[in-house]
Amino acid sequence: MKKPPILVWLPADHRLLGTGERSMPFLVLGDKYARAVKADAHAQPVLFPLVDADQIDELLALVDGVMLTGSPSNVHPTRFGADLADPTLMLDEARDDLTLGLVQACVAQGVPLLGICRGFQEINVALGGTLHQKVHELPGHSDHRQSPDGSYEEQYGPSHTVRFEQDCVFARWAGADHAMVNSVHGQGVGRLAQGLRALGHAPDGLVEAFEVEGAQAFAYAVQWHPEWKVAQNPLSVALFHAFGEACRARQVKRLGR
Ligand SMILES: N[C@@H](CCC(=O)NCCCC(=O)O)C(=O)O
Repeated sequence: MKKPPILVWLPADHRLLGTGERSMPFLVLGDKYARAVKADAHAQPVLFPLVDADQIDELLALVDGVMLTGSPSNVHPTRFGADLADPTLMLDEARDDLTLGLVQACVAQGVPLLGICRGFQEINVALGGTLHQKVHELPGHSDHRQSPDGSYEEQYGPSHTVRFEQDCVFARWAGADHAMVNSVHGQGVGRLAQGLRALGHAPDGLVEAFEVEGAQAFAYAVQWHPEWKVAQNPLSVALFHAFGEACRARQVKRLGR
C-alpha cells in the first residue's frame, strides 16, 4: 500500500498586498520554505489558512511536523513584555496569535518543530524569552540585516560564522565546529527562554541556533536561512533531512504504519 505523504504545517503570513485603496489582505507563504520542505525534507507542505487557537490540537493531529518560516514581519514586542521600539516595523499579530500557541502545543505533544529566522524568534518568545528589536543598535553587536538594494544572491549569501557548541547536533550536521551562514534579520534573541539551550553563536555573541532541551522529538531553530539553496549547503541538507526523518517517525506513530 502506497504510504501517504508526510505533512508539514507551515503557518502563513497575513499581509496587505496591493497599494493604497487597492490593498487587500492576503495569506502568504514564502516559496523557498515550501520547496525546501518538499525537496529536502521529502514532505508535503500544508497550509491551514485560518486557524483559531482552540483548533491547534485537532489540526496538529493531522500533521507530522511544523515549520515556522522567516518573515519580514516581527513578533509584536508586547508578546515579550516590551514596548514597540519602532512603529514603522512590520508586524503580524494574527500570525503571533497562532504561532506562539502552536509552539507550546508542539513541545507539549512532541511534534517535530523547526524554526527559521522569525520562526526561531517565535519559539523563544513562545517559551518565555525576549528579543532585541534592533540588534544593530546594541553596543558590540553587528548589523545582521542586509541592504534591500542587494540581489537575493547577495542578501542570502554567506554573511558571518556561527560557532557551535562542541559535539552538538549542528556540529555533527556541519561536520565542523562552525559554519558560514546568511543573515537577514534586524531582531534577535535577548533573553533565551528557560528550557532552550543555545547551540550556536555569531561572533558578536548573538544566539543563532538553539534546541528545546529534553524535547520528545526534533525541536531546533536557527536564525539564518537554511531553506536558501539547500542543495548547495551540506549543513542545510543535513538539517532538512533530519527534520524530514523526524516527521516520518511521527507519521508512523500517528498512522500506525
Ligand atoms: N523580521 C524579523 C525576522 C527576520 C526574517 O525572518 N527574515 C526573513 C525575511 C524574508 C524571508 O522570508 O526570507 C527580523 O527582522 O529579525
